[in-house]
Amino acid sequence: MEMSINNAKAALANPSAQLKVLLADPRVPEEARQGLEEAGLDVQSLGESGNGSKVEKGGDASAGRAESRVQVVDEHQNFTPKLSRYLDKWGLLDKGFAYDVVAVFGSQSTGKSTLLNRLFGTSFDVMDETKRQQTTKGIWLCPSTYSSTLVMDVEGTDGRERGEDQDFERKSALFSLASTEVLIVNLWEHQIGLYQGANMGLLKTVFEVNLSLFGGSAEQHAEGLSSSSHEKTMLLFVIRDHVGATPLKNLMETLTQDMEKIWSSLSKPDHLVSARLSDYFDLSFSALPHKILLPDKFEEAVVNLRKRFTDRSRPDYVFKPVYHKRIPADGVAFYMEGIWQKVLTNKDLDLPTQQELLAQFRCDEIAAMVLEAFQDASKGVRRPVESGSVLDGLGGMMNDWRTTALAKFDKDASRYHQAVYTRKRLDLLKAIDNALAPLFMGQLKNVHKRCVATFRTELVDGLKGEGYDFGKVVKEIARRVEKDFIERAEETQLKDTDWQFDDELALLRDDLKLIADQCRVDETKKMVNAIERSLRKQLAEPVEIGLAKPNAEMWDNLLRVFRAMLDKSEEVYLAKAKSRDCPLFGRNSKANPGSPLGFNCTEEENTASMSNLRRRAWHHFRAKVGEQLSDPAILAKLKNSFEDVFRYDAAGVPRVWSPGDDIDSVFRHAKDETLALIPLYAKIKPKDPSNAFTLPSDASVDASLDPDADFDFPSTLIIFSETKKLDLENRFKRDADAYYVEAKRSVVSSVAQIPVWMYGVLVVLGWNEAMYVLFNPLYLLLLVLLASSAYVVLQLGLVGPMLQVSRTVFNEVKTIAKDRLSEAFQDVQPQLEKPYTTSVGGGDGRARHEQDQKTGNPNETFLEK
Ligand SMILES: Nc1nc2c(ncn2[C@@H]2O[C@H](COP(=O)(O)OP(=O)(O)OP(=O)(O)O)[C@@H](O)[C@H]2O)c(=O)[nH]1
Repeated sequence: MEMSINNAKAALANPSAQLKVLLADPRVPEEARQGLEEAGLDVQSLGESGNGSKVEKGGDASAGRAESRVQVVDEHQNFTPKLSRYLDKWGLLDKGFAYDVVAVFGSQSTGKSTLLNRLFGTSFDVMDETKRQQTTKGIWLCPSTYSSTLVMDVEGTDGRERGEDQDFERKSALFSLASTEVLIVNLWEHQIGLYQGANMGLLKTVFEVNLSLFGGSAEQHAEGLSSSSHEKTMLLFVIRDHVGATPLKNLMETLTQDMEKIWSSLSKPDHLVSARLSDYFDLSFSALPHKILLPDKFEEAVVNLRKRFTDRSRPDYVFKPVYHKRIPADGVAFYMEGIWQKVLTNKDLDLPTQQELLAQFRCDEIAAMVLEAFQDASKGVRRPVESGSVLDGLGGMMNDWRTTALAKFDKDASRYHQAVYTRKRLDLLKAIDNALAPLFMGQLKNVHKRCVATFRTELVDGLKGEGYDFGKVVKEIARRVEKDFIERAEETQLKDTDWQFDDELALLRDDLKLIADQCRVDETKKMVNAIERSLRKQLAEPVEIGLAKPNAEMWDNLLRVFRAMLDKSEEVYLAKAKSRDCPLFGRNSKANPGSPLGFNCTEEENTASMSNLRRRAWHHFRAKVGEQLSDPAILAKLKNSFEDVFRYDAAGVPRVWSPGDDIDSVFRHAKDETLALIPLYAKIKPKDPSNAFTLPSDASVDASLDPDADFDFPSTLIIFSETKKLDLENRFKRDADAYYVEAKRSVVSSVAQIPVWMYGVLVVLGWNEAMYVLFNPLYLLLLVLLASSAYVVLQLGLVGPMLQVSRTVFNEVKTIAKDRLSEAFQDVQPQLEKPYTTSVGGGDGRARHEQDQKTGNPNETFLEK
């Protein structure tokens, strides 16, 4: 431990180059320097050598020196454009208000630069003793080595170089007062009490200038807006070569009296007549021993005086907040230049206006920079939003960009004129919100699109299968989709904005309703179709039965059944179509309060659907009737009806015609009764008119629901036209005639049957043969066998197969016999041909044969055949 301390001390005694550079940095805090001083390091000498400042004139003006100071205003009264760059280099730009400005005033060659160099470690040029001429020209600025202080060295007054020209003196006074907190008035002890020598003329100028700068206008004064109580400057009189014969206290009194005298001698504007010197200036005094005669004491006093500039804990610390000109460091360059331009053009220099101008300029600059960063950050999401994507967490991102931008603006701009800052902040906020609003709107649009698509898809899925409740499905999906939309919109909506999404939500609701309505129409159609199918099935049997038993009330019964089924179907439809109030659609609230949520159709839709249902039901009824009364069916029905009367008696027993029966009258009766059915079937006409069925007029039918809109109801009641009736009558009559003829034949055949005595003859003649078979065991056995086989065959139902087998065997035998016969004939043919060819007597048989073919010889033809 001991060793490390010793090593550290050795390092401090012989500091490295890096340490020197570090200590040359004006940003090194005072505490750190004090710590080093306490550790035995000569910080002052290090600082001076570190930043290249040389107290003495001459030597080479090193690059370090050149870099550590800047001539703000040159001898030709031009303002430097490099000030901002220098401030940046000195690390002061981001200091905000944490910096101070001190300037020195005094006659030429009175050791001002020397004093500043010793006090602040600056590197201002000092006079070359051998030449004794003006050194500082214009106004110079250099950072203090010991704190964040800008030190201003102003060209000395009373210089022989400017002679009687007091112009620059006034201008530099204006310039210095507008920006400094402490104005060091440098004067020799022996000058005190002398008007010219003590720079009293200069001080008068300072006071006058001060009044014009900070006195405010008469109006402001009247309104109590004068800034005199705030804009104060410290005048620090540094009495050089103080021998000590006259105590400092006395010198202070003399100087104070002189100041008061000068102040009262000023010709003040009316509203400032009563203004006191202390309203604008605090006076402070310090004395320094002779530098050449008492160098040690001089140095000691300088170190002491320096503490008044660096040690905030001291009661005589000079940089009191009240003196600060409230110009943020990053605005100093712009501000000083503005001041100097005003000074040059001899225009009224109104400091508050200057501060406001500066604030406007800087706030605009900061806002532009902040906006640029904001645009860069938000650039990445613009394209996806424009291309229709819904971005997760967009609201959070937008909020972050906005907060970051505002925080940056607040940090840099809040130091400027408050009214300007507040105004510019609002402008910035507006610009940011305007830039973000399209993202918000884009996101809403995309969410809307997505919600509509989701609603459509989920609705289609929800309506698949059986047993769903349309209203419930729609309501549930709509609720989910709307919730999603609202959540997204709220997430994207920024606080403290007037952004709303009510219109977009209403638009979404409209779109959902439109889709649901369309779906409802489709679903209603589906429901009507289902009811219609069921009705068609139910109708089939009653119509068949009803038409099979024709009677005078046939149509009444059929129409009553039809009516009852239709009413039931309509009930089913209405139970689903009407429903309680559905929140999505908000209508039909009175309908069926107890029923489950359904399609919630409108009255018009219900009327149209039911009319359509009735028409379709009728269509099916009529089609079924048509099918049951088609030509073959009606003829069969007529035939049955005729048979019922003609072939069966009143008790339903089949008739067996005997020669004595009155076939003709029964036939006539049956025919007339059957023919009477044709007009009954020909038209749907109930006996009781109250059972008649009618359909609504065509005008009330929705054509979109009914593709068969132009059908003519009365024509559907006609089943057989007059021609058709005649045709049916004729066709029936032919059938009936056939029955009549058949009946007549049956009488004849029953008359022509075998007489009974014939059976007696058969018994008598066949008695012996029968006995022979019965009493011959062989024949009897054969008979029994044949009878048993026949019984078994009959019992097993093998008669058919056996007949089939017999037939097949017979056919087979026949085919084989045929083949054998044709083969036999083929064998016989050569033998027959032989005598034929020889009979020609050695001639060419073949030629003969061909000739015979031509002449058509019958023998040949026979043979070939
Ligand atoms: N007697 C005396 N001479 C001093 C003192 N301080 C500086 N000098 C000398 O006074 C001369 C002028 O010093 P500068 O510091 O250049 O004076 P200045 O007021 O800055 O001069 P300009 O910049 O030309 O106005 C130099 O030769 C210094 O050595 C001092 O405290 N007492």
